[in-house]
Amino acid sequence: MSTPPPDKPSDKGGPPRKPPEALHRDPWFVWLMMAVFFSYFWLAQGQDQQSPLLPYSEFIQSLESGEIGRVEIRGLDLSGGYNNSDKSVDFRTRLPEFIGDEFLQKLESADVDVNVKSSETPVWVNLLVGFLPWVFIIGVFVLLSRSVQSRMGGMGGLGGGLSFSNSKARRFEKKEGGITYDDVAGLEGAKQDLGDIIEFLKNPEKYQALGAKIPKGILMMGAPGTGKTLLARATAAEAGVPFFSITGSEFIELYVGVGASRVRDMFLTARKEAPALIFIDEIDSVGRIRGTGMGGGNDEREQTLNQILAEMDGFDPEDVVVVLAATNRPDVLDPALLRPGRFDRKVVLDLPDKAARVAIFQVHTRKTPLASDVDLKKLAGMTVGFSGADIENLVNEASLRAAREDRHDVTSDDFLVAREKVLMGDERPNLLTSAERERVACHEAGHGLITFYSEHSDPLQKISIVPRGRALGVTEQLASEERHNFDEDFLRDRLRIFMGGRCAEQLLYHNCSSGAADDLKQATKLARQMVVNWGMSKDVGPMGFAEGERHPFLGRELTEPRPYSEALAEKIDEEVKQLLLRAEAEAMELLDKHRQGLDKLMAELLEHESLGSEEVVACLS
Ligand SMILES: Nc1ncnc2c1ncn2[C@@H]1O[C@H](COP(=O)(O)OP(=O)(O)OP(=O)(O)O)[C@@H](O)[C@H]1O
Ligand SMILES: [Zn+2]
Repeated sequence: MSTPPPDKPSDKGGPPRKPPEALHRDPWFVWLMMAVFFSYFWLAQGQDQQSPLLPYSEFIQSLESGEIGRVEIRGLDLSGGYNNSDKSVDFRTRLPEFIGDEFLQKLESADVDVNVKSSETPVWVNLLVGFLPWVFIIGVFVLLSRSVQSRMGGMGGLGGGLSFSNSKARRFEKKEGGITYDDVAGLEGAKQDLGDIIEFLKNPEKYQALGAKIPKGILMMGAPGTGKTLLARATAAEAGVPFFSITGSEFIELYVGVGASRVRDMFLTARKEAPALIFIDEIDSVGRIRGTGMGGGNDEREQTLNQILAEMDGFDPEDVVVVLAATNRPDVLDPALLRPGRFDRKVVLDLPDKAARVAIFQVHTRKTPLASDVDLKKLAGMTVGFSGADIENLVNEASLRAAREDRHDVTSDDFLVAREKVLMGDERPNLLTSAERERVACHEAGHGLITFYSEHSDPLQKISIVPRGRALGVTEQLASEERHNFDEDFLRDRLRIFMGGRCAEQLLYHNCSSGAADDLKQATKLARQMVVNWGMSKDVGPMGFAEGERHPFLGRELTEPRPYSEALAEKIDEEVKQLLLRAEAEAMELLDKHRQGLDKLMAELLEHESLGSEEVVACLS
């Protein structure tokens, strides 16, 4: 039962698994081992192969001319200890013994099966057949040990030079129909900032002739899903240079030293292929402040970071290689990374504003057949706080819904349903008992009625008692533009709306339920900000502290130890409480005054489950 939507889901997925390192690195070696394996079988089989049975006369002839090496005689009781007829007899060494008339007669009269090898298997074949399994076993051993070695540093493997395939970086070439700046919507400022880099990569001589120094490293900072990776790829494509991409966490492996060697490899290859662009995603996973324990005192991580720094310092002015790095935690980065000559240029990717959201919708609906009732501007107005990735996800959800219902275009309704799904999760229609459902209706009607009568708040958009995700019901307001500044009237209205649900329950049931937990949490937080950050309490006065302040684009709180006295702390707590009590009293008064409206709204909700703004207006006026 919350008024503002909960956190949006993110679309992060892990990197796909890669084949084992050594196989990656030594394809020729693997082929060789396979060749050994198959030739062994071929030879072994050839050795076993026997020539067809010979007619007796030919047998004798071959015997006399010495062509026959081994003869297998089955079914013949040979005197002289050779009655085990399944054994083959070496006629060359035992010839005098057997070649006598007696034997030949026996052979002639008996019903024998003479299996003849027309000549002895060459010695080298015998040797090879004995030897090949060992070659194979040793080969597998070498392969395994190289795999471990390469993970332990990649250097010093058997005959292995530094090769780029040792690194995990992926390479993307510019290709027709690939990503360009047209696919990156909004982010105009960021695109402009990168314009220089594109020019430089395209035409390095121009800059070098003028002795102009182009930044080697650019740090892209922005919340998840704001298009950092997208922008990096598009930049490489626009410049028409090879793009080497690696994720910070991929540098770090089990064995110390691997990360550093990967960094070395990647820079080496990029320099060879210069002009080139290197992209290091999630650089915070290697680039955290060193020696603070923030990264768990990880030696491997620090070595990797040091290697990155060393590589960037070692750039020749002739090296036309630019390193783009992305992070959504710039606050944890080691200051050494940000020093001049390293990532000294910063590009901030903000969450998109309304115009940018319209543009992102346009990019992602290029191939979507839209019904005539779809208004992308209106959708952009309803997606305040969405990132580019969220919008992409929303468009996809809407298309999926249309496909499920076998329609050929995507309607406005698909988008609205998809939006709720992206914001709050799937509907859970049979979650509540009927008593719970009534209580939720009462609670949401309370939020709705207060919103309706609050002139300073954003207009009511929708009330629903269909449980979704974690929310049992929802009262939505519509702010089509993001607010960057909040006045006191707006904030007080907001506190009152938070209280509305709980107060309605108190009015109708004379007690409250656990359903208001989230409302109370949010209201308390807001009231505290009003007192601590914004000087909105007379008693505390015009003082502001960093407590509870959010990072400008990360939405993360910047906390610091309390910079005020114990006495002031108590006063702040008291003031926060007073603000909340006042909001509660006002909400109660308003609900009491419009008690009939509340009952009506609740009944309507129970009947229709969800009401749009017009229906609420019709019900209450
Ligand atoms: N400005 C934008 N224009 C068009 N599409 C966008 C934009 N921003 C994000 N997207 C879409 O969202 C997807 C995810 O974005 P991307 O991976 O670049 O974000 P990111 O900032 O790198 O996220 P993360 O920090 O999670 O790695 C992109 O593939 C793209 O389709
Ligand atoms: Zn509520």
